[in-house]
Amino acid sequence: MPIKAILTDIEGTTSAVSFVFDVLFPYAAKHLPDFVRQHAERADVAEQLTAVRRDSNEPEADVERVIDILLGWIAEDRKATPLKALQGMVWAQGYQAGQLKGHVYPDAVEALKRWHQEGFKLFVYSSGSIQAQKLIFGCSEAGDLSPLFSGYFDTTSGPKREASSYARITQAIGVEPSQILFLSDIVEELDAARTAGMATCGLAREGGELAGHTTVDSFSRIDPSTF
Ligand SMILES: CSCCC(=O)C(=O)COP(=O)(O)O
Ligand SMILES: [Mg+2]
Repeated sequence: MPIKAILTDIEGTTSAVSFVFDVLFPYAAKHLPDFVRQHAERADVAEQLTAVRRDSNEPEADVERVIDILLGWIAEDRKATPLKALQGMVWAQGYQAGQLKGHVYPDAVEALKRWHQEGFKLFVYSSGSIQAQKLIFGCSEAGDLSPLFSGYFDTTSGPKREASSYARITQAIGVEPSQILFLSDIVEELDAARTAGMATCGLAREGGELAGHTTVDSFSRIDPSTF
């Protein structure tokens, strides 16, 4: 069955790993402590602090201890949902202040625009929170790319290396899994998407192969009609 929807990862796929590791994560590490101290009582922040205490098995942790846990998770690139939610809130301030601009590879911008025009439905699935996803595309160096997307999925749909997450996303998109093309730079994510029945294409921007999957080094080499 022909591809109707394209689901894309962000880090390493539409956007440079270096933007996430050298710009976004350091920005969060610098600004998250004061953000948490200032907004610990705000309902959406308090909900995430409670989740950090639960996930770290430290139910009695005070705000300073929770901040330490979060900084540790940033350092080890933990894809923990409460960390990702809080990072999204901190980055929002950076984008609003004009201190951050989302990096999206020019070939990805061009292909996403073309696929949107050709009628493909475009979706994002990233470990970054939905708020963070909307910001990277909405406040990108190439302008506001958010009108191109029909929906966003984060780890509230499940971890990216588990097939059940892709089955959940397929239900939400509302087409057959074989009509969805998933793009990622991580072979375990591609394997999980394939197990759920999706078509897959690996992005290896420095060259090389993602074992068992069609692999390209640029969005310009992806033709959805060939999957
Ligand atoms: C949404 S931009 C921030 C990216 C991020 O926090 C992250 O963990 C990247 O994960 P991905 O699933 O896009 O590789
Ligand atoms: Mg990735």
